[in-house]
Amino acid sequence: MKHRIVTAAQMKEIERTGDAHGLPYLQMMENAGLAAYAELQKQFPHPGSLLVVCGKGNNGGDGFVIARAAAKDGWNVTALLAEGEPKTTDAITNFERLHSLSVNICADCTVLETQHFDVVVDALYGTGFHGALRPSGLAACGLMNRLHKSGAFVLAVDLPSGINTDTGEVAEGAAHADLTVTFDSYKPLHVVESSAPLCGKIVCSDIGIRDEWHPEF
Ligand SMILES: NC(=O)C1=CN([C@@H]2O[C@H](COP(=O)(O)OP(=O)(O)OC[C@H]3O[C@@H](n4cnc5c(N)ncnc54)[C@H](OP(=O)(O)O)[C@@H]3O)[C@@H](O)[C@H]2O)[C@@H](O)CC1
Ligand SMILES: [K+]
Repeated sequence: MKHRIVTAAQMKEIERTGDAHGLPYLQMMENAGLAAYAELQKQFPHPGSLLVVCGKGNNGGDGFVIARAAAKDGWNVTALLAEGEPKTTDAITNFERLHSLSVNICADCTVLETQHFDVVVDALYGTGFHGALRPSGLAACGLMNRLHKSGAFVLAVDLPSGINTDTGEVAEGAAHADLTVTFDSYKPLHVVESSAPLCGKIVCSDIGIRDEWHPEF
């Protein structure tokens, strides 16, 4: 896998090319979630308590994949629907795949404030984030940052929530991570001075899109 830095729009184009070569979007989401979970397992080889904070887009979909993989491995998993139920097709599919598993689904941040989690997965917003955090996003990022301060390890899916992918502009109240697992290519926010420190360690994982499929930009 080559070292590349691409914008959010270029990443969408890369994913479109992957799909056109027979790698469905749903499979890319599966690969992304499992790649992030594999990095989590490197830090935590034994199951513990896990909070997965999910948004309603595909970043949240990656979070549902992680929740499923962790629950199957014996983690005590809570999935927070921070923005309500998922809205994209692939995220809905992965949310539905949780139903047969023992995952605590929660829609209210406030009840989680006093609970202990070894690990928090930030799957609230990824490359689709723009602008400022709205109240529900602020509340969810606030919860993650408080859990982080009280000792939880925070893994950000693709990028910490509340950062503009292309400019690295950090919204007031954005999430802070210990580890960020991005997919296929780095994005500008991972290297820009304003946002890179919020990412912690950054790992770029392969999600199955071959180098030769990548368009020239
Ligand atoms: N495509 C693929 O194949 C793959 C994609 N992958 C994953 O998908 C991610 C991109 O997914 P995405 O494009 O669905 O956007 P995402 O980051 O979930 O955010 C959109 C949501 O955020 C919301 N929102 C935005 N700004 C907001 C604000 N200020 N305040 C509040 N809400 C705000 C926006 O809401 P809206 O503005 O529409 O109301 C919408 O609901 C990418 O980072 C990677 O993790 C991987 O699975 C690999 C395969
Ligand atoms: K995220």
